[in-house]
Amino acid sequence: MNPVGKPGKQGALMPVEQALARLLAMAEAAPIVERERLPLAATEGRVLAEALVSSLDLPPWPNSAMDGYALRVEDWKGEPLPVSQRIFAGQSPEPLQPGTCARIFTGAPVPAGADCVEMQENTQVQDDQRVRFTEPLKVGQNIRPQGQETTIGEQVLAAGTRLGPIEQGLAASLGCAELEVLRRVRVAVLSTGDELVEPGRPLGPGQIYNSNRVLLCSWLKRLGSEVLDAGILPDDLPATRQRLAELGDVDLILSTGGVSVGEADFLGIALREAGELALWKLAIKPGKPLTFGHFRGVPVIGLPGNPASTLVTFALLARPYLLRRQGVQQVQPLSFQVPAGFVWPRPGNRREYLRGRLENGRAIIYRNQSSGVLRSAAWAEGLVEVLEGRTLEEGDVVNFIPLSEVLD
Ligand SMILES: Nc1nc2c(c(=O)[nH]1)N[C@H]1C(S)=C(S)[C@@H](COP(=O)(O)OP(=O)(O)OC[C@H]3O[C@@H](n4cnc5c(N)ncnc54)[C@H](O)[C@@H]3O)O[C@H]1N2
Ligand code: MOO
Ligand SMILES: [Mg+2]
Repeated sequence: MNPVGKPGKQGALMPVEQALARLLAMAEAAPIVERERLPLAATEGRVLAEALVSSLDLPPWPNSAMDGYALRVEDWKGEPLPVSQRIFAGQSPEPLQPGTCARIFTGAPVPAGADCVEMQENTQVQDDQRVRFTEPLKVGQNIRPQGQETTIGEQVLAAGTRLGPIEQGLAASLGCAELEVLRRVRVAVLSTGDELVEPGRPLGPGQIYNSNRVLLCSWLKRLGSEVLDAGILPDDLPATRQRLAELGDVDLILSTGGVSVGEADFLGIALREAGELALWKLAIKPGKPLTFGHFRGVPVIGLPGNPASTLVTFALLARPYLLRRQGVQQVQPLSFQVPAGFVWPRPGNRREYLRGRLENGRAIIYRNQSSGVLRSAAWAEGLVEVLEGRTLEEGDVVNFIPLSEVLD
C-alpha cells in the first residue's frame, strides 16, 4: 500500500452475492427500531413495526356475492317461492321465513336460515311476485362466508412489511385508523467531485452537471427514506474527513464518486484511514469500486461516481441494505428469464448489468453501455444480467430485472 493508503494492485473481485450478503448482515446488525404511530393515509412507503393482527372476522357475517335471491335450497321443490323481505347492503336482515326467499343485493348480509343465493339472471319472477329458479341450486353458492378473508386474531401482515396502496387498503378493511411504523431511515447524500456543478448554473471548463444528487435524493424518497442533502464535497482529503465527521446524526452516508484509485478519490481513503473499510472491488459492471465502511460508527456506502454505476449499485446493493435496516425481508428485485436479442461475444470477469428493454419477447440492449451514459437507463426497462465468464448467442436465456422492481 502506498503512503496515502491506496490499495495496491487489484486482488480478487468479490462476487455480487457475497457483497450483498455482507451488506445485509451489516444492516441486520444496525436495525432501525424507533417507531411512530401514523394515520393510515400517511403510512405509504413506510414499514410496519409490528405484525398487523385482525381484530375482526372479515367479512364479519356471511354476505351475498350477487344481486338475486337468498333461500334455503331444501325449500325449492319446483313451486315458486314468495319474497318475504328485501335486503340491501348495510341492512340487518330478519331470519328467513321457511318456505320463502329474500330479495338480496351484493354485499348484503345473508339472513339466518338461508344457505344459497341465486343470481337474478337465473330466476323468473311471476306476476304474483313469486320467484322460480331456473337452474340447479347448490348449498353455499354465491355466499361469501364469515371470516373467509381473515378471522379474529389472525396475522395478516408481518412486521417488516412495506406499506403501499394494497397493504393500506387491507389495513383499512380491518378498521385500522392508525398503524405503528418504523421511523424513516435517515440518509445523507453526498456528491463528491471538483468537476460538479448544480443544474441551473453555467458550466465552466472541465465541469459537468451533478446528476447523481437528484437521482439518489428522489429515489431515496420513493423508498421512504428521510433525505439529508449534503451537497457537493470537493476532492480533498481533509475536507472529506471533515464532512464525514459532520454528518454524524444519520443512519447512512450515501456518497457518489471518489472511491476508485485515482489521485482525487478520497472517500475510500478516509474510510480506510478510520480503519472501517469493509468492502472494496466487486465483480460487478458497472460498479466495481463500490465501497462500504463506517466513519466513526456511521455506516457509509460509497457508490461509484459514473451515473450508470451509481444507478446499478444503488439498485442492487444499497437499496437492499436500506430496506433490511428496517427489517424488510423481500429486498431482492423479482426478475425473469428471457431470450437474449443480442450477442455477447466476450466473457467478462465481472457480472454485467446491461441497460436493456424487451422487444418481441427478447432482451435488447442500449447501443452504448458506458457507465458514464445515464441515457441508457432512461431508455431501458430493465437490467439484463450477464454472468461472469459468459458469452451469449442470440436466443440464449438471460435474467431480466425490471427497473420498476427497484425504483421503489
Ligand atoms: N485505474 C483505474 N481507474 C478506474 C478504475 C480502476 O479499477 N482502475 N475503475 C473505474 C471504474 S469501473 C469506475 S466505476 C470509476 C469509479 O470512479 P469513482 O467512484 O472514483 O468516481 P469518480 O472518479 O469521482 O467519478 C467517475 C466519473 O463519474 C462522474 N461523476 C462523479 N460524480 C458525478 C455526479 N454526481 N454526477 C455526474 N457525474 C458524476 C465523474 O465526473 C467521472 O467521470 O473509476 C474508474 N477508474
Ligand atoms: O465498474 Mo465502472 O462502474 O464500470 O465504470
Ligand atoms: Mg475516481
